[in-house]
Amino acid sequence: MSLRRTMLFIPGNNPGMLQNGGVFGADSVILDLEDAVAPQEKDAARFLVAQALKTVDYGTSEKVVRINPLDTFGAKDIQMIVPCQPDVLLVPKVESAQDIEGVTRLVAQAEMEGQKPVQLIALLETAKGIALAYQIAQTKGRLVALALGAEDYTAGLGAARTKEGQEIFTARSLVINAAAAAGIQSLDTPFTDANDEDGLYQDALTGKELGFKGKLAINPRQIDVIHGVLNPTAATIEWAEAVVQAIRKAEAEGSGVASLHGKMVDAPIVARAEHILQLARKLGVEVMQ
Ligand SMILES: CC(=O)SCCNC(=O)CCNC(=O)[C@H](O)C(C)(C)COP(=O)(O)OP(=O)(O)OC[C@H]1O[C@@H](n2cnc3c(N)ncnc32)[C@H](O)[C@@H]1OP(=O)(O)O
Ligand SMILES: O=C([O-])CC(=O)C(=O)O
Ligand SMILES: [Mg+2]
Repeated sequence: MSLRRTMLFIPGNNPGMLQNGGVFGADSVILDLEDAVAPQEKDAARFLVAQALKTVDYGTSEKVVRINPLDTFGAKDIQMIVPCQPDVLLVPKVESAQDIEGVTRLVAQAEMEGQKPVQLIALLETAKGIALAYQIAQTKGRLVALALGAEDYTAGLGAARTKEGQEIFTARSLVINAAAAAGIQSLDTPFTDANDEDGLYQDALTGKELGFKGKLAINPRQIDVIHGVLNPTAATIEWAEAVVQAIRKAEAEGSGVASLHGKMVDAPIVARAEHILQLARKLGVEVMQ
């Protein structure tokens, strides 16, 4: 599974930001044709994003385009953008498996022969989308992740949008659970105050503790903060290695349970430790095999 700790939104009508988007070290860039772009600018933005995909070097960042929903400009977006070889399309306002299937059909028609298949991420940001999260997550084929869009979601509910986020606790958990049940990634909603670093840190930590594997971002300054939260620390890696060593020793002695400084180590603890070591390896940290 690709690492998607951070996915940086870049408004699709801003040539300067589109040009520089690759230099900030985000795991993904999301070139946005939807809500960052006013309706009268949709055509110009689509053209700019197509050009950016063809000419800008986004380095190691995965190239994602947020298209519009199919009932507005989505079909036009797919037709022009897919042949420019984005890695992923982020599909907004997804409310059913049929929404993803509809996009899948159009993407298949637009792909050129021999092109690497374009993957999809479903953005759940309506009450219905959250209610049907598991049905959506099970759409087979191109879907690699569910993301939560908390701004539209809370606006639709008529809920407040607070820094602490108690109003999105249930939605976060439903998205994480649905994605995990379907074996795909879950990605947290962006924190929209680009100047509040402490608030972002807390929000990213909450998301990580609930189980999200990555977080959307709206400003380059947010990237290091989120990576700092999601990357395993040296102490965590050390703990994970000790757990694996302890269980290997116990297994060699014919037991499935070990003790590490008095704490029980059994299968789920080992699975947690192995996830940490796997992530560390993906980040290029040398850890035990
Ligand atoms: C709810 C949703 O749908 S979220 C998704 C849609 N929203 C977006 O895409 C918004 C993207 N972000 C932005 O437009 C801006 O970061 C804002 C409006 C949030 C904040 O704007 P500002 O306060 O002006 O940004 P800031 O002062 O931090 O910008 C500093 C530099 O980073 C650049 N920058 C800011 N945001 C981005 C970005 N998302 N991508 C690339 N570059 C960016 C600016 O161009 C500026 O560059 P410069 O120094 O070369 O001039
Ligand atoms: O992509 C996102 O998560 C941001 C978004 O659209 C929303 O919160 O409504
Ligand atoms: Mg939205």
